[in-house]
Amino acid sequence: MCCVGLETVNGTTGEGLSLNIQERKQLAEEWVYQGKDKLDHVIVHVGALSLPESQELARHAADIGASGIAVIAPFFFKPTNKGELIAFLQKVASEAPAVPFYYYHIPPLTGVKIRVEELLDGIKEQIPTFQGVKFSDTDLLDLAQCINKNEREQFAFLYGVDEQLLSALAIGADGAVGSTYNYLGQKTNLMLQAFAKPDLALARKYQFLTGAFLNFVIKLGFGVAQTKAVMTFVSGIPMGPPRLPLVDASEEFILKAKAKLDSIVWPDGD
Ligand SMILES: CC(=O)N[C@@H]([C@@H](O)[C@H](O)[C@H](O)CO)[C@@H](O)CC(=O)C(=O)O
Repeated sequence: MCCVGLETVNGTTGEGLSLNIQERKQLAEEWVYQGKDKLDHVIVHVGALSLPESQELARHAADIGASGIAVIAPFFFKPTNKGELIAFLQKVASEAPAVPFYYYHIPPLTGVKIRVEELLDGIKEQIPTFQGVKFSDTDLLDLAQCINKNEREQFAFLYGVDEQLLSALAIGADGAVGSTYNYLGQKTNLMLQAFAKPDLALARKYQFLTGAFLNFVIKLGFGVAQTKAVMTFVSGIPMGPPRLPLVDASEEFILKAKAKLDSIVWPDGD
C-alpha cells in the first residue's frame, strides 16, 4: 500500500475492488487532500471489471489532481494476450491524458499472467502517459528483463512482493509498494539505507527478519484481513473489518502474529 513518500489508494490492501465507485472517489479525494505537502506521490488505482467505471475513475483521479493512476488487468473476463490487455489499459489511460499511468501487475490475484516484458515492448506508442509498473509477482526474471530492456525509457518499477524486495533492488527496482510497509515501513527504510550504503550484510538481516515474520504468518493463513489485523495491533489505529467475502482475522491469528513480531530482535536494537 505505501512506501517512502508514495501512497497507492484503492489497491489490494485498501480493498479497492470491494468498494463502490462513490466510496473509491471519496477515498481518493481524501488521500489527495491529506497527502498534499506530505507525500511526493498519490497514485490512485482505478482498475475495475467494467471499462466505463474504470474510465470514470480515471477522469475523477485527473480532476482531483492525483499524481498517477494505476490499473490492474480485468480478472473475470480476462485478456488472453498482450493486444487485448493493452487495448483495455489504453482506453482507461486516454481518459486522463495528462496523468502518469502505471500498470499494476498482480497475477496471484488477477490470474492474468501476460509477461510484463512483452507488455512493455512498444507501450509508449499506445499509451503515451505510460510511466511504470507496480510489479507484484515473484517472477524476477520477467522484472529483470523489463528493467534491462527499458533503461532509456526511465520507467519506474515498484516492487510488491515484500519478502523479496532486496532481490528486486539488486536487479534495479526503483522502489516498493506493499502491505507490510504499513507496519514495517521503518525497518524497510533501514534496509533500503543499508542497501544504498552499501552494507549488504545488514540489508540481508532486515530482509531475513521480515521474511521470517511473513513465513510464519503465511503458514497460519495470511491475506488482506490478517494484514489489517496486524496494522491495527501495531499502530493502535483500528482498521475496521474487511468487507465480505473477506472475514476478520481470528483471535488465535492475532495472538500468534503479535507474539512473533514482538519476538523479533532487529539489528537497530528495537
Ligand atoms: C498479493 C498481495 O497482497 N501482495 C501485497 C504484498 O505486500 C504481500 O502482502 C506481501 O508481500 C506478503 O506476501 C502487495 O503487493 C499488495 C499491495 O501493495 C497493495 O495493497 O496494493
